[in-house]
Amino acid sequence: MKVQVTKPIIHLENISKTFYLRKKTGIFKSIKIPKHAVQEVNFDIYPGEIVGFIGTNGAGKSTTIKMMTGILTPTTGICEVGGIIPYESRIANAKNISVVFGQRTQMNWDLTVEDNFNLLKEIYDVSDEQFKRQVNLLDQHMGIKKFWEQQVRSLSLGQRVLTDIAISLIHSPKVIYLDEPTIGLDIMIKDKILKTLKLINQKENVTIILTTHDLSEIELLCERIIIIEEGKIIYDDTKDKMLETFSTDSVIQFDYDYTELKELEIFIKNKKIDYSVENKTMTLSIQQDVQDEKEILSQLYLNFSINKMTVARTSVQDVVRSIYSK
Ligand SMILES: Nc1ncnc2c1ncn2[C@@H]1O[C@H](COP(=O)(O)OP(=O)(O)OP(=O)(O)O)[C@@H](O)[C@H]1O
Repeated sequence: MKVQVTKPIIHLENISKTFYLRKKTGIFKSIKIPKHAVQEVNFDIYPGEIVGFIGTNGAGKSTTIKMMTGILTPTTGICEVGGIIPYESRIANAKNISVVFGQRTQMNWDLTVEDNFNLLKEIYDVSDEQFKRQVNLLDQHMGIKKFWEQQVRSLSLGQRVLTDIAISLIHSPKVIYLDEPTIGLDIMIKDKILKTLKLINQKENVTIILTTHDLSEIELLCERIIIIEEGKIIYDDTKDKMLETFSTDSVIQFDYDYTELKELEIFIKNKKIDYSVENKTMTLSIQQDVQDEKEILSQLYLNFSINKMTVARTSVQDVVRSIYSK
């Protein structure tokens, strides 16, 4: 986070959201069970920031974003976006923001890209002059004119996502929320999308809130990372600070023998090492100031059948993974 002198564009103060689920207790009886999806969340986001808003499945990301976009009303707390309370003034808020979902399009499949742009121009009441300027700018950044006359249904997934990002910027929003924008895309187009987002952020000072399970995207794009777990913010600081804090850590990764998993876990837990297991690969996060890396490595080699071992300095992905597993 930069030292900020301007006012935040997004202000969340003690925001909570509780859903009530009905549970049948008899033929005609039911009780309401509360689900505290978001609990007393506080943060300020400043104009031009790129924030990675992450957390495991069901952590409360969508619920928080839905309150910021005005789809949901908080149970308690204050939420302001661009000085507007989103759920009280949804139309005014919509003019300030944009939402892009990697998995679904806001465009009409049967219309051409051009017709979709024209439609949104009318919906957002964009002047002819601003429309022309913005389309030219977006074409410069994203080459959208190449598919201008194509029906949306004929675009490849990558072209469709790029066009969706472009069209979401037609009314020059102050904030753009991106939900898994590069899901299912190959590395080349993913790279292009991330670079484009960075460029748009720099040129237009658009504030970007990125929600994704792909931590490499966060590493590449975001300066600040907010982690939500079980509805509560458990981390909120810059990516650099995150790495600095954990810079003494290293990550040991190896393939293990399934039959030894139990003993391996006992060994790791005794050493108080954070770890995760994915298929046949185990990842250990070593805190160099607490644990003796060399000794751990030699004991692993001596006592277990391990393969393909690598030792690396901690990346944002590893840090986040270890925060999730706590
Ligand atoms: N309308 C609803 N009614 C009841 N419970 C809900 C509702 N919407 C969300 N929840 C619950 O609130 C919690 C947070 O859900 P949310 O969709 O915000 O998580 P998320 O972090 O976006 O997860 P994911 O990464 O899986 O999309 C979950 O336990 C979810 O089941």
